[in-house]
Amino acid sequence: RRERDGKTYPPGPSPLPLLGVAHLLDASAPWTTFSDWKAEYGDVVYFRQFGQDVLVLNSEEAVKDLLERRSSNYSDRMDMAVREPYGLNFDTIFHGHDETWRAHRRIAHQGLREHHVDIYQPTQLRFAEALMNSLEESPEQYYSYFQRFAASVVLSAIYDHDVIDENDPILKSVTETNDILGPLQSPGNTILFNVFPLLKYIPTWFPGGWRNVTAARVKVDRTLNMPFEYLEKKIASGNAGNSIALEAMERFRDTNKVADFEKVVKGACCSLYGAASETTSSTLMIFLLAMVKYPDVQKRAQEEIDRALGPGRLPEFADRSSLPYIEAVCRETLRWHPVAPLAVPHSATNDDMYKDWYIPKDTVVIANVWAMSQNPEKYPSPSSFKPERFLDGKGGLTDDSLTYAFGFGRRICPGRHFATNSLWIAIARLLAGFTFESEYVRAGGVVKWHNAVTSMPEPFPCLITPRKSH
Ligand code: HEM
Repeated sequence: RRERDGKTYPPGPSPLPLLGVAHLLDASAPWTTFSDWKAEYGDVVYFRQFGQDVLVLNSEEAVKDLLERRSSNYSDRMDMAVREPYGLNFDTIFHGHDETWRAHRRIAHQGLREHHVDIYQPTQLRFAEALMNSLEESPEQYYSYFQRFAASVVLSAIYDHDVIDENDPILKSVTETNDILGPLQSPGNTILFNVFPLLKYIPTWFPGGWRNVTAARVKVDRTLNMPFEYLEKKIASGNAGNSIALEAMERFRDTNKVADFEKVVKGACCSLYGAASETTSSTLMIFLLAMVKYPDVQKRAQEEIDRALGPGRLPEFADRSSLPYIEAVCRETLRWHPVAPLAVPHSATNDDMYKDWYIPKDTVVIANVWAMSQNPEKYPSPSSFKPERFLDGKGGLTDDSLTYAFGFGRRICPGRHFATNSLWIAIARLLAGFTFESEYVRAGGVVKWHNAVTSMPEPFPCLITPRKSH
């Protein structure tokens, strides 16, 4: 418990005068530090540095209480220092809880709501087939194929853009932009940038200084505009198929309700793309690592497919309900190592009281998804990959569908239904078509973790062999 100005704040570590709590944080994986603090301080941890209040929520219960039941107060975002210089003001994910953000959410919801996303299944299947073909030709390039799969499915849904190969200009533009922005959005940096106001001026001394900022801005602008230029050409030639962008443009033009609607639609679509591609490809990397580390799980999953589908037939969406173990593998992949272990921090709009504690306006609220996913009471031996924890006694699925991996309250990921479909078809097809082995990992070789926009293993030596029966 902390007393200040006659108010009681939640417990937490004591800051040092200049460093705050930075010396205590593992900057590359702060979720592990926050999880350790759970044992020391509990589910709700508070600290303050240079005037910024920060709250870490270490349990599903605390997150539900604040980010869900009181979502009208906890759906804002903090003022991200990198937003303005890097030209990221358009992005849904950084936007405050305002009218533009609401318009973005309407666009996302319209195109990505539950069941509606089934219209994208034929495209997701087509790109899963392309993924298998590419892997068969040059399996060592698996990571770039995962990236291409993730990008292709979403570019098709948003802009009706078909990615043919790795030279696709939109794909290249986005990959380059992500490469620049990735380090800026790493969990450690995100927290530091916002918790240390002095670092607001970071772009001037960040490696590369202003040169990097200017180059990044050009790339961000190009990523924002290029897909629309393609779409406009298609519309002009009468070749534009259905897409989230086209549908939103037409709806906003007709209703005339949203000012500057073209800018809003462009921003919303580019944000969807930015949030979709790396999260999906990183999850596939985590799946791959799990498969090479847990060959028994891989074998059991393949046996389920062979048994349910018969020899030689590959999974389709219609097979999903007859493959519960595959579904459990997908869920365990999201739990074992969530790609967004701290989700995206929310921010408090007004002062609030929670239990006996005071939570000031503008407090940055970090939901520690990592602590939830590694909770040993809910998930015994949490560091082991065990899909069967999602199966009930009769072999059916439990009702734990891992929604916390996709964030909370009004800010919950609008792409989650689309994402789980993409992951399911890719994972089911990969398991049906290939065997994954890694002598390197088996012999204890170090797998490095890349913690930027998402957290994922860096590519590691892996043998990917087509299965004979497929
Ligand atoms: C495995 C895949 C994915 C994971 C794990 C994931 C996770 C998340 C998380 C944790 C958030 C932050 C939620 C919060 O603030 O509480 C988020 C936000 C968001 N996601 Fe996803 N996501 C995935 C895929 C996608 C896809 C495929 C799309 C779009 C097609 C998408 C679009 C968005 C957008 C636009 C936001 C910002 C929402 C806002 O700030 O209001 N995501 N996602």
